[in-house]
Amino acid sequence: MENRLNYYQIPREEWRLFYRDHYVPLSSQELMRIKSLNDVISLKDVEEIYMPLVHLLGMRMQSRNYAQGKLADFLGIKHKKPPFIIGIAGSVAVGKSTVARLLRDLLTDIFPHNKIQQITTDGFLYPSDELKKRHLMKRKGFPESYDMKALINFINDVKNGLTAKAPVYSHSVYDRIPGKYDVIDQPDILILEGINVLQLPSNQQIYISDFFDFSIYVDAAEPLIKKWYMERFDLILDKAKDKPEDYYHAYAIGDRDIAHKMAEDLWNDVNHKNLHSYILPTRNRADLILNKGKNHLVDELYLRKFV
Ligand SMILES: Nc1ncnc2c1ncn2[C@@H]1O[C@H](COP(=O)(O)OP(=O)(O)OP(=O)(O)O)[C@@H](O)[C@H]1O
Ligand SMILES: CC(C)(CO)[C@@H](O)C(=O)NCCC(=O)O
Repeated sequence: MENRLNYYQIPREEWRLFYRDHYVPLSSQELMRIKSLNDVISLKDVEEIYMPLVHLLGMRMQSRNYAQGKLADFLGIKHKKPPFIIGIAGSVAVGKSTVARLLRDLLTDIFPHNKIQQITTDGFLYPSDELKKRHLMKRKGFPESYDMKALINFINDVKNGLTAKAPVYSHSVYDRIPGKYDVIDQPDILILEGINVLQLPSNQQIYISDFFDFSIYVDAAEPLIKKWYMERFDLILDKAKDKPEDYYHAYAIGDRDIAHKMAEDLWNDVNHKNLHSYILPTRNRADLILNKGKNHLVDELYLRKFV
């Protein structure tokens, strides 16, 4: 373990040994069940990376609840347990939603009495009509393309125990789905994933991360992220082939080289710029940086020294 300013740098070989005594390794039956829930993540990473992470999260939940109880005692009020909110940031296509879904499933498995919900901030992008009006289609994902006021109101409501609705975005529609919402109703744990979760909104004086109890930045070298973006693009095209209503249908049935060129341009002109100008600068705000290498395997982790 290397001691860097503000972070411990921990190679996977060391991380996988943490809390070894505190949990029983997963049985092959449990591993198969997790595999069926999440068919992309390597089971080796589940055991060696994500299980120790879940146990770290469990510890952090305990200490947060203890501190919250002490505050209630000080104020002489009833103990309340606000949702424990986990934020997951990182580039477009780095694998945030995949990590978020896996954590949701593992946490549900380990804390079966807790209600655990997970959403992405993609739904808080302005709808395409509004983005077009504001000339922001080429800046989709940039800070000004999100309705940050709505996102902050949403997270405020969740933290204060109110029922909150999050609009839903679809990659294949390439837009918000009108009238469709995820309802977040007093969860014990909320996992909020998105490229912007560690950013300071331009016209608001409050960080979304002020509401977080733990934050994770999923990181990788850009050539790898671009490769994953292109691979996901091919998956989206394959699914769009038989769906004329899909945004990508015309690309899916047309010349793949033209489609690939379009995706490559989108990466270079939009997502690459967004990564360097607005996403990477938030990395050092995370409690944990997960660094992925080839095949999405986590090779090292950076854990913030101070809680
Ligand atoms: N651990 C993993 N193992 C294998 N494949 C993965 C893993 N994580 C992500 N992928 C694949 O990489 C691609 C991008 O992942 P994902 O959609 O989760 O990214 P994202 O960061 O949520 O993207 P966006 O911000 O654009 O929604 C997907 O095709 C996904 O299946
Ligand atoms: C929806 C976002 C912003 C984030 O997930 C991203 O997937 C996106 O659509 N970026 C814009 C450029 C592109 O189409 O890749």
